[in-house]
Amino acid sequence: MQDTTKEIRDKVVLVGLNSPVLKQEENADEDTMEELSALVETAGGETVGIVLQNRPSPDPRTFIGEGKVAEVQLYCENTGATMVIFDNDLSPSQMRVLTQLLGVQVLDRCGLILDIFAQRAQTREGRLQVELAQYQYLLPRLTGMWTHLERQAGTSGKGPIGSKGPGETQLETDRRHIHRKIDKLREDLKDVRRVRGTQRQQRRKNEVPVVAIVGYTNAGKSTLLNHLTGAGIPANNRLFDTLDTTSRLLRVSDTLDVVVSDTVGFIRKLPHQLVEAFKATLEELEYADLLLHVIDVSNPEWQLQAAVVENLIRELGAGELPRIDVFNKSDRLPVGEIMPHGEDICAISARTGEGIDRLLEMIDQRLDKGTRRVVLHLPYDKGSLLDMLYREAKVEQVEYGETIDVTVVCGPRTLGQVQPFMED
Ligand SMILES: Nc1nc2c(ncn2[C@@H]2O[C@H](COP(=O)(O)OP(=O)(O)OP(=O)(O)O)[C@@H](O)[C@H]2O)c(=O)[nH]1
Ligand SMILES: [Mg+2]
Repeated sequence: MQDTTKEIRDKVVLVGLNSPVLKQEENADEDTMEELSALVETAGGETVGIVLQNRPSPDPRTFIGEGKVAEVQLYCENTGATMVIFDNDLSPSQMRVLTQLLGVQVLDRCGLILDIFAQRAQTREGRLQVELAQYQYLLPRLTGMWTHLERQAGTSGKGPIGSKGPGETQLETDRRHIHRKIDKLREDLKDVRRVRGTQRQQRRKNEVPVVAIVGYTNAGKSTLLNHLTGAGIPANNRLFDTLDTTSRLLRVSDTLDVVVSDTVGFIRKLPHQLVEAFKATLEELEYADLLLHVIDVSNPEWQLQAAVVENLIRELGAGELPRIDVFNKSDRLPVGEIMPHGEDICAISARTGEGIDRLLEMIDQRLDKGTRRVVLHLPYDKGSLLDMLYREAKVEQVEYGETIDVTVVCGPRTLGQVQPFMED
């Protein structure tokens, strides 16, 4: 959709608000501002200043209060900044007011992340997903984003946003247009996904277990996949380097081959439109037999980052899956530092390869434990489970007697669903 790449190369002033009435995850602090600055860099911009404000409560109209707005405006003039990005979420009306008062483009973290995704999406599905998220984000902000629409229509209306608002009728037309666009995008996405669903079913039939690598952005997911499989995926020191899921076959041991998938990284305050839009890509998670949660243990914020990932995993319906916590970048820890340890924890360095052998052993154990040949006695009213087994596992024999007796080879996830009908 809109290409805001040009704008984000600008000099940027970052603004964050800390207030006791905001929830912890909505507040800004030095760490979140640093992360925001890294996001600006990923987007190709340059941070020229950071303003962190403490306030008892956000101002409903200007968020940071008129006095602070004047200060930020002066800051922009002095530094030549052409864009101000807020770490906190702004309401559509706050964004409009601030754009007017500051006289430069105003974005919030969500908007910035959406822009980055728009720049970096490669596959057709990725692009469709980002476009869908952008339109959903755009809808309530329509007046403020007017120039984008104009540009998109090819009339190249440049100039400060909000300086020339469209008439109400024009707005209505735009809204209808966007609703139609959203419907169309959903349809297109459905088509793309149908193909992937078929591929996945094929994999299920062959009983190749799926291992999904998840984790905070920049934790080292792609580096790990590269190390494991020689996948050769770009792995750069910037946020959201990977947007598309890449899968590779990995020989874990003589008897076990798995498919390993790299996935898009998570971040705090991930725009919910993006979570929605990317749910399908992240479907890989739901269908995985094992998750590798990669944690950058050299980051002082790793605990908070891990919690963000945990929450998103749950939100995506993958909270119950078997999981190994992979503590990565152990080479960066000071000698003598104690690593977290436990049964489902593995410390590695994806860069030096340290600990990878043990990780492979753990993967082997976890998956091997799961894949078994079992005999089930399904009551006739549970006949639908048989369909599921045909879809997701390898059915070897079916006999119809008092119950439906099925001999089947299946992985841990499938096994969980048919456990009550298993023969001892
Ligand atoms: N020192 C050290 N650096 C690492 C290690 N693993 C990854 N890195 C570096 O960390 C940066 C990010 O690695 P990626 O593999 O791109 O991280 P990612 O999780 O795929 O990141 P996104 O795709 O952006 O979400 C790169 O500069 C890697 O070289 C490690 O074990 N040790
Ligand atoms: Mg990556």
